[in-house]
Formats: sequence, C-alpha cells, structure tokens
Amino acid sequence: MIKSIWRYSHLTLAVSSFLFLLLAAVTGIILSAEPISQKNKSYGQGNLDEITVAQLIPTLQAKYDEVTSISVSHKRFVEIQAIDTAGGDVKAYISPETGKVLGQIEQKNEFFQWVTTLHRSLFLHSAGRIVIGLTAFLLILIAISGILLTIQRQRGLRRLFAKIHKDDFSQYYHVVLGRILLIPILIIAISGTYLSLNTLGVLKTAKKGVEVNIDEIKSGPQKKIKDFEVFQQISLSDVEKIEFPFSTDIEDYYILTLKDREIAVNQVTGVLLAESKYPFALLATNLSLDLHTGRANLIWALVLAISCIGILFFIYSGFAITLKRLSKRTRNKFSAAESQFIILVGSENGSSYGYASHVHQLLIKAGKKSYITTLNQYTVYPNASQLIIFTSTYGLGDPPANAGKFLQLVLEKPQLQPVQYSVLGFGSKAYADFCKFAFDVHNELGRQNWSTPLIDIHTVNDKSLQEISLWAEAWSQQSGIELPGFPKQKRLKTKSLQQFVVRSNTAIGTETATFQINLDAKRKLKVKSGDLLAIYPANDHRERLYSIGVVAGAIQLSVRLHPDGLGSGYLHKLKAKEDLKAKIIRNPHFYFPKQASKVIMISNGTGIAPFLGMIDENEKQVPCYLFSGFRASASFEPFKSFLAAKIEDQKLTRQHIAFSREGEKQYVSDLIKLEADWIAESLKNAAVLMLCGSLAMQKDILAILETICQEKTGQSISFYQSRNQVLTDCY
Ligand SMILES: Cc1cc2nc3c(=O)[nH]c(=O)nc-3n(C[C@H](O)[C@H](O)[C@H](O)COP(=O)(O)O)c2cc1C
Repeated sequence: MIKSIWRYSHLTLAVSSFLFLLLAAVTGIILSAEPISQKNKSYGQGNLDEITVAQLIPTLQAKYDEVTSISVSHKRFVEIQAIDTAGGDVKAYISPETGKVLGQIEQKNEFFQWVTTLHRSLFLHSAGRIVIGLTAFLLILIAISGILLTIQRQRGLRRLFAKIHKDDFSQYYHVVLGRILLIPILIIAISGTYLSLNTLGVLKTAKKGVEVNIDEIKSGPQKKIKDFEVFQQISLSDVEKIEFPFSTDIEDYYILTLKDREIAVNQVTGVLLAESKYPFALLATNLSLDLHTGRANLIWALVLAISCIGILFFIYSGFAITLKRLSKRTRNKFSAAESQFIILVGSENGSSYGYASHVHQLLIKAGKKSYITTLNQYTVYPNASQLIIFTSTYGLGDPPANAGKFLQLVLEKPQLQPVQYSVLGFGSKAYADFCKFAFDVHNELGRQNWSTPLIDIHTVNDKSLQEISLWAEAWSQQSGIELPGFPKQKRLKTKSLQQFVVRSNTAIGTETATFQINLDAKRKLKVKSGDLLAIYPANDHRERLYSIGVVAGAIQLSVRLHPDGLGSGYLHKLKAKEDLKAKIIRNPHFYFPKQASKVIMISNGTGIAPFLGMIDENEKQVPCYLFSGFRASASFEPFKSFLAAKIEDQKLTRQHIAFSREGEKQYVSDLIKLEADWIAESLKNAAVLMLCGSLAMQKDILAILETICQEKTGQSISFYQSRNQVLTDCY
C-alpha cells in the first residue's frame, strides 16, 4: 500500500513536471558546457590561495599608472580596470603574479546568454521563474520518492547499494543510475529551488555595504601597502572585487568585496575602517550558484552535465516502465459474476499480466466467458468453475503490489461452489525466495474446502517460455481447452518427434489397471529421471505427458489405465518391439537434487515412476528415503524386488509403504505424520523432499507439511518450496 502511494507520487510528480524538466535538463546540459569550454582558456594563472592582496597591489601600482578595480571571477580569472603608463584604458585579464595582461575580457557568449534566460525564466519573466522554481521543487520530491522506492525495492537502506538483478533494461538502469545520480540531482534541485526563491525576491540577500565614519579616519602613521596587516591576511582566492581609492584624499579608501563580507581599509595607514558581513541568505545564494552552475569547479560542472543527461534518461525509462505496466491492462468483455474462468494476476511490472492477458484473450476467442483482474480484487465469483492465477514474487518472497491482500481475501470470501485452480508462479532464481508467493497462493488455495487443483503449481524462472509452455500443455490437457500460440514465439514444436521402440510392457498388479512400459530411444537421447514423455496418441494436437524414470538405461513409464483414456489406452496396447513416436520434455525442476543432505521421496500410485529411475541412478549413495502409497500390496509387488535390491546396493536407505485398502489401511500422508519430527529436522538440515503422484495426495501432504514446518521449524512450507527443498510433480 505504502509502496503504491510512493510509486503514484513519483509518477504523478514526474508526469506533472516532465515538459519543464525536459527543458531544464536540455538547457542545463548546454549551460554546463560553458564553464567547461572556458576553462580551456589559460587566463587562470597563478595560485590565488598563495597570493595576498598585500602582494598584488604594489605589483599593479608599479605596472599601471592608475588602477580603478580588480575583480576575481568564479573561474578564478583576475580582471583589471586601469590606465597604463601610456595613458590608455586597460580592461583585461592579468597575471596576478606579474600584472601582465593575458587577454581582453570577453562578453558572455550571446547563445549561452539566451540559453541561460530560457533556463531561468523561459523568457516569461516572473511567471517563468515561478514555473522553473516549481519544477526544481518537484524534482526534489521526485528524487526523494525515487529513493524511498529504491530502498523498498532493495529491502532496506543497508542494502541500497546491493547488487541488482538485471531484469528489464529500463527498470534496471532507472534504479542503477538513480542510486548513482541521486545526490547530484538532489543538489541541482535544492540549489535551483533556492535560486528561484532568490530571483523571485523571497529571500533577503541585499548587502548592507560598509559604513565608514569619515571623522574617525586617521592620516598616520603611514605604512607601505605591502605592510598592511589586513591585506597580508587576505588571499586573492577570498576576493571578489577590490575598488581602489578614487584619489589620494584620506577620505577615499579601499573597498574589498570578499566572499563573506565587505571591508573598507584606510589607504594610508592600512587600518580596517569598517566591516559588513553578508546575510546568511546571500552566502547560501552564492553557494547555490556554485553548486547549480558548476562555475567554480570543472569536475563539478561535468557531474552536473552527466546528471542532466541522467534526468533525460530517467524521463525516458520512467515512461517506458509506466507504458509497459499500462499496456498490459485488459478490458473485460464479461462481468466477474457471469464468468466461468477467472484469471487473477499478481504483477508488479506487467510481464505476468501480459501473459495472463494473452490467456484471457485466447479463452474469449475459444468462446469462453473469461474475466481478468488483479489478485487484490479477488471476490466471490458465482459462476466460476476455474481460477487461473499468474503471479510474480517480490522482496523477501513477498507478493507484488497488487496481490498483497489476496491471502486474507481468500479466507474472507470462500467460493460457494466447487472451483478448480491452477497457479503459475513467475520469479527468478537469482533471488533466495524463488516464486515463494506463488507457493503461498497455491498452498492457501489447497487448504480451502471449495477448491481443488486442476494441475500442479508451475514456476517460471526469468520468463522462460519453455516453462510457460509446460504450464500451458498441462493446463490444456486437464481442461480440454487449447491455448493456440501461447506463449507467443517459441512454442514447443510438436512436430519434431523422436523414435522409440518398446522394450517391454507389463500390467502391474491384479486388481488395478496399472502397468509399466519400458522404451528404448532409437537414437541416443538426453533423458533424465524426472523428465516427461509427450505422446500424441491420435496423431493430432492432443498431447499426453508421462513422468519418466530411467531404469537400467530404459525409459520407464508407470501408467494407470483409465476407462476410455486416450493416452493410457494407447500405451496399454503397445507390444514389445513396437515403434512409438514421442518427445522428451526436459523437466529440470524435478531432477534428483545435486546437493542435498538426504532426499525424501513421496509418491502414490504411478507417481513412483521417476523415483525408481532416480534411485537406480543414485551412484553417489545419497541417503534416500521412499514413502509410497498404493491401494493394495499387489500394486506394490512389481517394485518389491527392485527396491529390495536397491536397499542392498545402498542406493535406497529406507522405504515406507502404505496400503489404503489392506491391513492398517493407511495413506502415504499417514506415514508422513508419523515421521513429523524427523521430516522437520531433515528440512532444517538441507534435505530435499520430492512429491510425485496425484494432486489430491499433494494437497494432503502439503497441508501436513505446513503444520509440521510451522510447529517445528517456525517457517511456512513455502519457505522450503521457494528454496527448492520441496519439489512437486503431480497431476
Ligand atoms: C526488486 C525485485 C525483487 C524480486 N524478488 C524476487 C523474489 O524474491 N523471488 C522471485 O522468485 N523473483 C523475484 N523477482 C523477479 C520477478 O518476480 C520476476 O522478474 C517476474 O517475472 C516479474 O513479473 P512482473 O513483471 O509481472 O512483476 C524480483 C524482481 C525484482 C525486480
């Protein structure tokens, strides 16, 4: 909520001032070139910090007939107005060491003068100054709101300069450059605002001037100028102007305009006659001018130029980010109440919204009543049969800005009819809590009595089109609705199928219709236990996916025969040596973990298939525990000797088998409950839990694991899910 407020403030401020900011930045870049260009000229000779007024004046008096004034410019050039020994007027830059003329004083370049007026007042006098002053003030607010947003994004002030994951070009550089240029931009904005207040006459910056009491001026004792103590203490770098006495009359005196005060000095005795300190507002104005124009320092002038270019980039990238967010918004054709498909989106920067919107349009095209909105708008949907949730994760596994209320809303607003749901999480493995919020959503929906998962949760790392495709395949298969062309571009090619030959095909168990089929690839293929085999039983678009276990070099599928099942019916009929066209789909999120203190495998029914392969391939003898549920002991029979041999080989450490229709009539979830302490301890010690089987089993197990984790580890199960310690592949 607070984040949204800052974001909208940042955006509103930027939108309301962008034209003037654009103008100020462009003119600012041009003006910053002025001091840089002039610095090249070699009028700034001598070290002004080391030359005192007591040294300068005698040098000049020896060289010129009469000196009227000396000025030291902000560029540290010394200028003289004098009459030379030949009686000619001199108005020139001189060397403060020798008094020698270095060059004639130039008028300010007309072009720079024109740009300066545009920059300061848009040629609109007071009205223009007010607009420019306001723009500078808005820039302060934009910079402050920007830095607050960055702190939130980086999860705290301490991590402000922590590494940023490069996600989107505009966003990445908006933040990276924002962090670097924040201070100079704030300085430009504050000094600009102050200068505008000054030119508008709001500040009291008028100098009082020195007031000399003529009656107190003494004519002795006379001193040489080089011995004037006051002059000895003032170096040229402190001087803005020295006005020489008009005549040798004792009532005429030196007036020195210094950086912080004005003084009058007796031309005969060198005594300080009067002093007038400048008001604070004037000192601040001078400092603001130095800071805002870079007139006093070449490097600072360069920083200002870069900052102005930065402002132009922020305007561009800020609008690019906003346009991306807005372009993903979709209008609804049907109302929420009448729609059957409800697409709920959690998206911070619009990419998840873009994919969701595409699915929404495809559903409408397919003649379905679909409604799309954000997760925070979740409510009761009287005609909904399916919730499709696309959500990203931000911060410490937190919801994106438009999804923060969802978990609470789900509890407050139960649906009144059974609804199926599927969750697609968008995230990045560059963050510790990968897709954590999507897991939270999936788990919370799993706990509602009105909801059942249509398919298992899917996650997408760095917008991988292949992973989005996997979700689309699974969703289409279960819902019976095609999503042609989703996601755009690299949809998996269904035509490029590979050739397999059946090694063996056995019916498994007596009373169940499950069977095991072993296949060999005709050509050498990359395949791992956990991958999926896609078959096209009717030689059309209809695809069926099966989990693969690689056992003794063969691709092994465990299949349950469904009455009229398209895929299972087709596989059931295949005989040894028969050919089959199919495709391996890489499913790396469900591979045997490379690093785990132990692996706990949980399955029911044919979900054991990938685990058989993983156990067979466990050459490193990583401690492996199998919890499997079957209806009857007969269903377990085909695996019994294989698993016993694996225990012997120390590829499997322990097995726990539950039969739901025999003996104690246990489910695999009952076995897990019995091992609650051990499971919690294992998770704390980097174990990985793998679940494969039915979605109903997954729902039960996740609910039990949630309780175990909350009670015994103080974390939610999604904490472990987001750290790849709980892997699921259910259907
Ligand atoms: C500041 C920031 C924090 C993020 N934090 C996480 C995170 O904790 N976990 C995660 O899986 N992804 C994280 N991501 C990645 C995003 O979730 C991912 O890029 C997603 O595709 C963005 O989708 P959206 O554009 O719909 O918001 C983060 C991205 C950013 C920019």
